[in-house]
Formats: sequence, C-alpha cells, structure tokens
Amino acid sequence: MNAAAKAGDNRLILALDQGTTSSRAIIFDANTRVAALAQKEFPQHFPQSGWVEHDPEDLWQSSLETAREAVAKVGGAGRIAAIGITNQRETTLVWDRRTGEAVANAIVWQDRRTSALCSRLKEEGHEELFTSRTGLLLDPYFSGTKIAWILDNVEGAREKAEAGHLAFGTVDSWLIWRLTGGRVHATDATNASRTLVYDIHKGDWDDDLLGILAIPRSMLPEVKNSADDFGASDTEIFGAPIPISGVAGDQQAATVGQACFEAGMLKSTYGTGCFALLNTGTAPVRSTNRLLTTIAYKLNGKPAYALEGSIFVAGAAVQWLRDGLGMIGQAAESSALAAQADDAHRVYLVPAFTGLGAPYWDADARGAMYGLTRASGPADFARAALESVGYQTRDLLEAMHSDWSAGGKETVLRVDGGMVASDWAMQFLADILGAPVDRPVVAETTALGAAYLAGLRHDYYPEPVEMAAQWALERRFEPRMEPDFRDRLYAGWRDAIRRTVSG
Ligand SMILES: Nc1ncnc2c1ncn2[C@@H]1O[C@H](COP(=O)(O)OP(=O)(O)O)[C@@H](O)[C@H]1O
Ligand SMILES: O=P(O)(O)OC[C@H](O)CO
Repeated sequence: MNAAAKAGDNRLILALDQGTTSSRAIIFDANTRVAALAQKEFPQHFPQSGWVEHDPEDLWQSSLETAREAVAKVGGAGRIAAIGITNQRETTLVWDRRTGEAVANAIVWQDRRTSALCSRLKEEGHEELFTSRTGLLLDPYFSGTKIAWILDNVEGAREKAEAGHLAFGTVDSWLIWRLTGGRVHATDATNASRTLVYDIHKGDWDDDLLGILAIPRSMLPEVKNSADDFGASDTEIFGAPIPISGVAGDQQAATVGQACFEAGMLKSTYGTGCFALLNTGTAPVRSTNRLLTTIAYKLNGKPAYALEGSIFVAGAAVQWLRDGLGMIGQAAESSALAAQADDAHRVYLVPAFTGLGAPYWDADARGAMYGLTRASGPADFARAALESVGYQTRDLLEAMHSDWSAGGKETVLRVDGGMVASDWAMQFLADILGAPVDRPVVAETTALGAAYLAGLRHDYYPEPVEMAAQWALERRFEPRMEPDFRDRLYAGWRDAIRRTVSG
C-alpha cells in the first residue's frame, strides 16, 4: 500500500501520453490501477519523401479531448490530484508567444529533412563537441537541427526569434503552454536531453551548441526536474485548476513505470519502434558503440543517466506484414503464422525501412530479406519479422554490455509496448538473448511513469524504493534455445546486417 492509499486519499492521477500516432489519457488510482482511459488517433503528414509532420493543433486537441473524456469518466476535475505528461520525444514545435500559434507544423522525430545539415556539421568536425556535451549523435532524429530548419525556412521566423517572440518546445512544453494558458514555458530534463543543445553534465542549455546551430537562447524553455511544479491547468479546461507535476519523455517514463530505479536495470519498449534504456546510475556512461547517453529521470536536482539503444522498426515490421504484404489481417495473427515456419528454410529480415538506428546509425540503408528459396512463404516472412526484433535487441544489449562492464553480464529485461502481447516474439527474445524477459502486470508503463512522477511530487505515491517493491510480474520468459543453435542464428543475422549497411 502506498502513501496516498494509507492516508485514505481517494483522488486519482491523470497521465497524458502524447505518442507518435495517438494521444491517450489514462487515470490511475493510488494502487496504480487504471481507473479510466481514452485514446484518439490523429493524422500523420508526409509532405515530402523522408518528411514526417504533425499538426500542432491535432496534438493539442487530441490531448485535450482524451483528457476531458477520461476526467468525465471518473466524475470530474475534483477527483484529480495532479497531471503527469509524457510524450513522443524530439518532435519539435516553434510557436509565437504573442498569439500562442505554432509557426509551422511539428517536425516529427522520424523526419529526415535535416540529414544534409547533419552531414555538413559532421564534415566541419562538430560531432565530438555535440556528443561530449549532449550524449547524442549528429542525426536528424534529435530536435536541434529541426529548430534550425524552422528558423531558416519559415518566412520571418528568424527575425521573430531574434526579437524574442518565438518559443521552442518538445511536445510536453507545447501541452504545458496550452494547459496553463501560455503562463508556463517549461520542460523536464529528460526531454531537454533529446534536443542536441542541452549539456547533460552541467544540466543547462549549451551556448556553444546553440551558437553552431544559430538558435537564440531566448526560445528555450526552463528545464525542471521530472517531478516538479509545472504550473496548473487553466480553470476553464477541466472546470477547476489541476497542478501539473510530472513530466518525462515517453521512453524515460516507461523506465520509471517499470521501476528501473537502480543502476543495471534495463527496460525495452516495443511499439512502432523499440527503445531500450539501461539505468547506469548517477554517472553518465559514454558509449563506444554508438549508443546514446541520456537522462533517465531527474529528481530533487539529481539526474540518473541511461544508455539508450533506439531502433526505428519493431512493431512496424508487423504492420508491414499486415498493410504492406497483406499476409495477416491483424497484428496478433503474426505469432500463429510464424510458428508454422520451417526451420530448414530460415529467412532473415533486416527492417531498415527508414535506415538503421542504434548501433549502426545508417540513414541510407534500406530493408532487405536474405535466405529466400522457392519454398519460402508467408510463415517465413512472419517469423523473420518477429525475429528481427529479437536480433536487434541483442545488438543493443551486446553494445550495452561492452560499454558498461559495471553491469556485468547478468541481464533481466523488462518489456512493455503493444508488441509484447506476442508470447511467441517474447519467447524468441529470451532465446536469442540467452536471458530472461519479464512482462509486467501493468501494461501501461509509459503512462504509469508519468502518473508516478506527478504523484511523487505530492507524496501521493511513495519514494522509488517502495514503488519498486510494488512492480509486479505477469510472466517471465526463460531462454530455452540450445546455445549452439542461438549462436548460429545470431551469426546469420550479423551476416545479413553486414550485407545491408551502406558504404
Ligand atoms: N499481438 C501482437 N503481435 C505482434 N505485434 C503486435 C501485436 N499487437 C500489437 N503489435 C504491434 O505493436 C505496435 C503497437 O504498439 P504501441 O505500443 O501501441 O505502439 P506506439 O505507441 O508506437 O503507437 C504495432 O506496431 C503492432 O504491429
Ligand atoms: O511515441 P512512440 O511510442 O512511438 O515513441 C517515440 C519516441 O519517443 C521517439 O524517440
């Protein structure tokens, strides 16, 4: 039983989870049970090849509508003690402080339009400076070059920015701005750590990096703890003001929701993409394997760091089976189909549909299948798609182990996200890792992480140690594969990767 439950507090916490394809509002009680849920998808915009945009009003309206719907389900704003926000990370918004209107569509994390700018900055020898300060790489994935693009390409933007009229924010900042009626321009350290202009060691925006990208410092939000005072929602939004007191990027929120509070704990989220975060404690670890160093959460002025491996295609490979190839009608059918595949005809899928993320970072690579014969059919495709997620996770874990020897070789992976519904995929994951895979009872770990941070600020939820004790296992997948067979399969994957990476 936690702090709020002990005190007989029957109020609830509202978590807003603003994701890449939908906005969700989930309300948790003091025992971390879901009391209400609302979800709304919104349109994706692809104005040019490699570009991905969201309409800022869609992000706001879908968040607002789902929040109002969920709050109404539990009986109104009086029942809500606090709001936590978690969000798709890196996605970049710039708005005019005077009007509250965005000057352009949001440039989504998947958008590759700043690839040439990143290449130029690398050629000019800037990558080491960016990496040493931010823990990131010069890749279009992160916000910094997207802000520069808006300033350079939206008419009048640079002049307005230099006059102090424009504000930049990741999606959390945009929602906070709108929820507070333009009174608060803030973000948390986890979101700041994805922008490419935040020094994760000093805990401040970096003037040298801002100078290289020609971004005025006046555009940037105040950076707070992940559990902090982010103002309160305007009275008119829910009928009564509600404090906003927890904010974290979605992968960091999942790390919190999975209670990975100790160094060495590891979670991996399997949604559209896959993001694995290894808590490395109070000291940042610099990767020699092209993993990212990022802030896992910041509490009471103290950051905890993580090594992160980001894979762009996980569940999206299953969507491709369904929508691109028409081999299945629903994602859940992929497992039964994969189980029919014949071991004598092993096929590998390298799902580099939008390039490869960690640890390869090859924006120009494209997807490939290897090992096809006349006997190959839909079952082999389904198995290859599900297995590709396991192989990619093993790539990340090998990189993490080599970067962080303090963690030893003992790994237990906590998993979440839509794809972990597949027992088949989770068993293969445990098999190819040669390590246990733990699936928790609470599937909504991202939203739970945001709710936890918001509740922590008000002593509604207990301190991390006590919270960690409440984490509950739904099922553990133990590795069953013979080591020789595992090694042979993984060697085949490495070969497929070698043939796919460009240059
Ligand atoms: N039973 C299943 N087996 C395999 N993949 C699944 C299953 N159910 C959902 N998925 C995959 O999970 C993804 C959705 O997960 P979700 O966490 O909602 O993603 P996101 O937050 O990125 O939108 C989809 O890509 C879908 O293909
Ligand atoms: O919204 P998701 O779940 O696809 O997550 C996106 C990540 O935060 C991108 O870094």
